[in-house]
Amino acid sequence: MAPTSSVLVQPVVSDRAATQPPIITSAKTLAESATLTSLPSDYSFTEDPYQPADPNDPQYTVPTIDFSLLTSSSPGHRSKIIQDLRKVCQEWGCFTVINHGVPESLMQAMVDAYFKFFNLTEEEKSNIETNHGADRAQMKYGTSYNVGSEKVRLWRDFIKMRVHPDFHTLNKPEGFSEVAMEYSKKTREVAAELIKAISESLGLDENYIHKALNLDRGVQFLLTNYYPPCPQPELAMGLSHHTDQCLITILADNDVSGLQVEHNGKWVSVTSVPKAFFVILADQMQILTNGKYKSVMHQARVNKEEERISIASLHGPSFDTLVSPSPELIEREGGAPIYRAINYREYVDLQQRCRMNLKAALDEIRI
Ligand SMILES: O=C(O)CCC(=O)C(=O)O
Ligand SMILES: [Fe+2]
Repeated sequence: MAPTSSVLVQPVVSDRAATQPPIITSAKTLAESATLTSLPSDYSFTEDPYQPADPNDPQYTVPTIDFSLLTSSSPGHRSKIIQDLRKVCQEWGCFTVINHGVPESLMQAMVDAYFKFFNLTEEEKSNIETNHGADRAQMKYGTSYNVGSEKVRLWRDFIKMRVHPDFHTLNKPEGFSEVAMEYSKKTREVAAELIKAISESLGLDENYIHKALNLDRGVQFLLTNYYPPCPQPELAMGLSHHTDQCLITILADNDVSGLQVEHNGKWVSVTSVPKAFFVILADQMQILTNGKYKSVMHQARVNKEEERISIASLHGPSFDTLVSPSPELIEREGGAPIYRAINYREYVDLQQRCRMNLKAALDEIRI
């Protein structure tokens, strides 16, 4: 039976002016409420498509890519790592990246800045001012996807902002913008290098994906999730199962684990590796490669003791790019396109509609 709660969840404060954004009941506020002893019933999650993998079974060991070998001056190193990348992208669609060159101090400063943001009052967070005024389309603070329409809530709060090609940022907390700008730039560089290697691993020119998807004007978001400690983590969900809509996601966290990825029909729990990034291939990669490389299904679980922050740097094509399975790849590998071409902006809208119903947007464009 679903647990009951002594906390009344009020999603919206109704006496605010219509022009003001509503103040949400964040997962953080709920978690900090003195009367909370069990999970409120509307956070109790039953929708989980896979069973956990056996952590001692070697087939479920998450792969690692040593980034420094990609930029190594030895051609032997590079071709070996590109072969590994090909296998990992086909079989897993995700991997840990070590030795990526982004300073640990910058990663820590970004995590700290986001903690400061989530520690602002609910009123301050709901009234976030950006460097572009109240342009809320580029910036969103929230909790579940859509509190009004969802049957079950997620045990997380989030802040999402677009940082490329135009840079949107928060005016609070102090110093946030400088760190976010540098962090966005550095993760973009890591993504660009990985995308080159991925192009090569497909037997294409190293600039193929960059050009085909107009990555000079590519859309990058920073989506940061805050998962408070949860009284009954086994019943709750931090972020329900999904694939990412973009091309590639570079994920960092505060060294607290919580991510699970699907592999061979089981959930594999990813152990957070200090200083490393975790890379997730996303839907545009699966479309472009005609299903050869995998947009991996993943979700985030929560725990009882520790708060967790994950920072997802989402790298996608420019909004006006028409993405389709690569004709060059299909010519080489044979077969027919399995996805119809779709404009990236249209895909983002489609994915948002599908996500509310826990459906996969990729299935909607399958021929
Ligand atoms: O919290 C995590 O580890 C995963 C975050 C995620 O999947 C996302 O923000 O899309
Ligand atoms: Fe994700």
